[in-house]
Amino acid sequence: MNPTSDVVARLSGAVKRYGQLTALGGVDLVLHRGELLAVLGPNGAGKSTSISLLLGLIRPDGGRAELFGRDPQEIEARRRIGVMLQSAMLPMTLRVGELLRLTASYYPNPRPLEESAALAGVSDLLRRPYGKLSGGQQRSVQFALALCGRPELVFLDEPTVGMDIDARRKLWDAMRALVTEGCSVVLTTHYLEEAEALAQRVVVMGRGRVLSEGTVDALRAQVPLTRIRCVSDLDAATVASWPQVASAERDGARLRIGTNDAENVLRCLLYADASLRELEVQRAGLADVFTELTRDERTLEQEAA
Ligand SMILES: Nc1ncnc2c1ncn2[C@@H]1O[C@H](COP(=O)(O)OP(=O)(O)OP(=O)(O)O)[C@@H](O)[C@H]1O
Repeated sequence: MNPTSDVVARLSGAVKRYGQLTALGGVDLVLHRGELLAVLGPNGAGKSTSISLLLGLIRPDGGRAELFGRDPQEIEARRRIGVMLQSAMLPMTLRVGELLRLTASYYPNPRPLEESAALAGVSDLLRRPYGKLSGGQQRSVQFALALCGRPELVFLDEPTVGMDIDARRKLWDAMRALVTEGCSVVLTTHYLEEAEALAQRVVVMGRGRVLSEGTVDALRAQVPLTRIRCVSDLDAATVASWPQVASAERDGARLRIGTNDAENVLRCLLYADASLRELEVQRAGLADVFTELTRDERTLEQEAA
């Protein structure tokens, strides 16, 4: 579907070791023009290491990293990207407007300052010293810096950590605007609803490997689970023994049921308990898929601990 010329960044069999620890054990990852790729995974899965390889901040011990078909350390490739990492070392005394002007000056065709500020929702902060801003405001400024050079590809490593709901929504809208412009975005996040709301494609990593990848819908289809919640006196163990029920547990007055056959379980429930109420039915979200995909990884970690 996507011709090779559409590829803006690629890891091929990327290996990265730190002493005995294999941070990445042969990772393949492709990013196409104009797509938002969410990279998910538990702590230590290798998400930041993958991004650092694509940014040329570290070199692979095996395999290859490519940015626009070039070595990521080449300046021609780096001029085409914008970056927001987990920690930013920015001069605290500079005003936001000065920071934006300075950063934009490194790029051949930057956005006008007002446009960058408006996109990132920091127009009101331009005269404030960066060091005097709140944590969430600083993140918004870092986002403005990532997009001010009109990059073709933006790396956002957990961009919405510390942001309130309003700032987070604004950043989501800005990410969508970037993608509409044709910009590619690599987003790492622990907020699964963020990936669900924004990503065209999702990569789930665990212990330095890619566990799964695909569209949100394709990943959801791997866990064809529906969640049913209701207030009922039915015994959870009895419900759990019904053939179509994957799991059933009690949460106070509520029963929580997981099933691959919601229609039949609903019929049985309503037949078995005429006084059942507050019925909710919801198909599996990315969070359920993530839990399933990383279950083995977490079990291995617990065994090793
Ligand atoms: N410079 C380093 N030296 C030694 N080990 C490292 C270094 N950088 C990363 N690691 C290890 O490599 C593994 C992958 O780390 P990485 O930061 O890529 O994970 P992550 O998926 O980004 O995690 P998080 O969600 O916590 O940010 C971890 O076990 C980490 O401790």
